[in-house]
Amino acid sequence: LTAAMLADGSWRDTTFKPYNFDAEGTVPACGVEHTLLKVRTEFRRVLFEMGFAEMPTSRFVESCFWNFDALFQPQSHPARDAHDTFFVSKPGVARHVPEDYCERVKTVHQTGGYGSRGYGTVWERSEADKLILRTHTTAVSSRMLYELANQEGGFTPKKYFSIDRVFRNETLDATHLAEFHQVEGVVADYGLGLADLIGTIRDFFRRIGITNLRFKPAYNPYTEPSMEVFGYHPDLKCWTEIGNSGIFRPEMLAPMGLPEGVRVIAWGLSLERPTMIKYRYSNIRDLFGHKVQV
Ligand SMILES: COC[C@@H]1[C@H](c2ccc(C#Cc3ccccc3)cc2)[C@@H]2CN(C(=O)Nc3ccc(OC4CC4)cc3)C[C@@H](O)[C@@H](O)CN12
Repeated sequence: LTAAMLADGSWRDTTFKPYNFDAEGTVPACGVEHTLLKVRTEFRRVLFEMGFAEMPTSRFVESCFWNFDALFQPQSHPARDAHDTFFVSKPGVARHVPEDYCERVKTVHQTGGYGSRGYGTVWERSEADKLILRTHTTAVSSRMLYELANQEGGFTPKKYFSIDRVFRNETLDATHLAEFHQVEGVVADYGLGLADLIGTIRDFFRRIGITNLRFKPAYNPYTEPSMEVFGYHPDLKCWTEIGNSGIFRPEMLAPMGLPEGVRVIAWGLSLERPTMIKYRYSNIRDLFGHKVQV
């Protein structure tokens, strides 16, 4: 069908083949994947190849219970203040937390158990029920580990990962926004130790181009031991911090109902930092908005 046929009316005597409504459309010759999402795609491929399953990360609004208390992060911890965390006013409180599990978390915070002395402070349910924008995807890991411990048929070993947005009430600067994408890997199995954590981290970073690693003791409220990970970055040609890691504490795992002997190792990094290095962004704001170079 052409403009000429429409003009001279010859379309009336022409037989056209029927429309094929099942035919695929032609790929539009415009638009490209955002650089951040290119790196996310690469990291997802690597983690799938390593046998990790992706966690559901669409819940941006989270209760302090899953984001902090379930991780044995004390209610007095500064990260739980409004200057570090975004609090949600409506709805005011979390809808559902498993009551029996909540009681075990309260006990381990107040008086310990499982070989721990706890924090010896009063644990307030009202604090745990507050709603925030999740500060790390470890909030998703805590939910998934609780489900793994209480699934039909009992615990089975599992490898999970998450890559999604997290929110922190940060001072904005050239390398920090109030949100970033956290990448987190978690392995739950019997008898895991530091060697398994180091080996898994080495395997992951080798697959994304960093083979020369150093591990430095660190501290996280929810992991013991904890390690900062440094890598000799082939593009930067220098040592740079490439992530953090640790073994989740018994005070976090035991109240969930995970069987004796189950250990959970985990590590995390961001998406923005490797993307900025790979695509030579000097300012994190150039990663977003209309000036994105792709
Ligand atoms: C508030 O800042 C948090 C963020 C982000 C981060 C830090 C820790 C975790 C974690 C964790 C964790 C620990 C224990 C158990 C579970 C999760 C996750 C993200 C990066 C972590 N960092 C980071 O990504 N650095 C990085 C990663 C990769 C890279 O190149 C790729 C290999 C090719 C280059 C750099 C280190 C720094 O950038 C750091 O200054 C910024 N960190």
